[in-house]
Amino acid sequence: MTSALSGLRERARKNLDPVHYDFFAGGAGEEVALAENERAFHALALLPRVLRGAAERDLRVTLPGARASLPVIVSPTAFHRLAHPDGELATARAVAAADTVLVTGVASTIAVGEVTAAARAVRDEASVWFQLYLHPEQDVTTALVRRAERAGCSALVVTVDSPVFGRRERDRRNGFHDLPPGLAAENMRDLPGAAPGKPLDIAMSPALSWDHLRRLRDVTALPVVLKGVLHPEDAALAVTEGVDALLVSNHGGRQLDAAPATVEALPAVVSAVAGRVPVLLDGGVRGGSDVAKALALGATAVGIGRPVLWGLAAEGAQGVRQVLELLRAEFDNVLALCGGRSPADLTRDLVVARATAATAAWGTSVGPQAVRAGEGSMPW
Ligand SMILES: Cc1cc2nc3c(=O)[nH]c(=O)nc-3n(C[C@H](O)[C@H](O)[C@H](O)COP(=O)(O)O)c2cc1C
Ligand SMILES: CCCCC(=O)C(=O)O
Repeated sequence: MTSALSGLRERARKNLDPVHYDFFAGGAGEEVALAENERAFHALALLPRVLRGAAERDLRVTLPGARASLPVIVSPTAFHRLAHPDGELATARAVAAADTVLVTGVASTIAVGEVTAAARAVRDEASVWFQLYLHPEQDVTTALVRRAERAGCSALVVTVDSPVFGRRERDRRNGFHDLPPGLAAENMRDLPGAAPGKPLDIAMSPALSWDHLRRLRDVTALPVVLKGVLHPEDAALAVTEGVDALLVSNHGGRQLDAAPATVEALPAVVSAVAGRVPVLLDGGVRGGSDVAKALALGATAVGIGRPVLWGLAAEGAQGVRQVLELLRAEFDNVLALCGGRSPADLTRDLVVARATAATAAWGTSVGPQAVRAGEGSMPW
């Protein structure tokens, strides 16, 4: 993590109630997956190409229901008003100003219609996607989808890595179970089964199956992005089921602590999908070279979770904007250093396992860990 980003995180830590800081920063279990997401990026090196004439660079990418000015979007994170009084409104303004996609979540402390309005006030064609969990009762899911459609969201992000809630030790230790008075999951109000004036609980259900996803697709024409896929067989199934994109994610290490680092799971998913739909990734992206590595391994774009929360808690909308502009500048710099003009120039042969980077550059093979440049074979 560069000092600019860790500086924002430290300022966020100072501004936040320590219990809320822990909620944002923490992961499940022993926080192995949380740490692995970042470690795995460091374990990869980029093998740059030279003299490729990359004076003019274009960072834009096309995604379902959206275009983004850089291949970095904002992943859904819960309860932004714990980070800043303006909450998701501040986030929406900053993300729209940076001209990328905001994935606003069902666990938002501002209703989705107000979030999209704040984004559109900054940029007419701002792209906002809506993240939801499938509820076992179809009428609740349908009501949430209608809310997102009315708000003008251009895709649905369905999170499927949460059949049950991860065991978050920090939250247990801190006794953090409820939002403070005055804050609520605003999108959960006035749903079928909700008591008047009281939001419904966000359900996480181990009973969900592909049938529930089919039922969702029956009630909406919005593109569907499936979030939290790690197994290549699930990726292949999802494509067969007609999803419009996949987001490789381990929920920022907050669900299955034994899950692999996302950048390590990415190549097999990309291979299973075989170019049929875009593949996105989130988890541990902290700098421009992480973005470049994920793209070289086949991601169309990456999402960031915690860095946005650090920017928001440090400085509100300004801080979120700073995080996105930092990533834009860093990614552009890395792209140029790799001799690339656009994200498409980042190909798989540019990524090598760090321990063997020198071996790869020499084109020699010494043992099972060797990766030869150009062959695209990965050591995992
Ligand atoms: C505080 C926090 C809340 C989150 N809430 C949600 C959520 O409501 N829905 C969801 O699909 N993912 C949620 N996530 C996961 C993020 O969408 C994303 O997968 C993860 O944060 C990416 O990893 P990173 O934080 O290392 O960038 C949350 C993550 C954090 C840190
Ligand atoms: C019920 C809110 C879910 C938030 C979430 O997904 C997370 O904290 O990781």
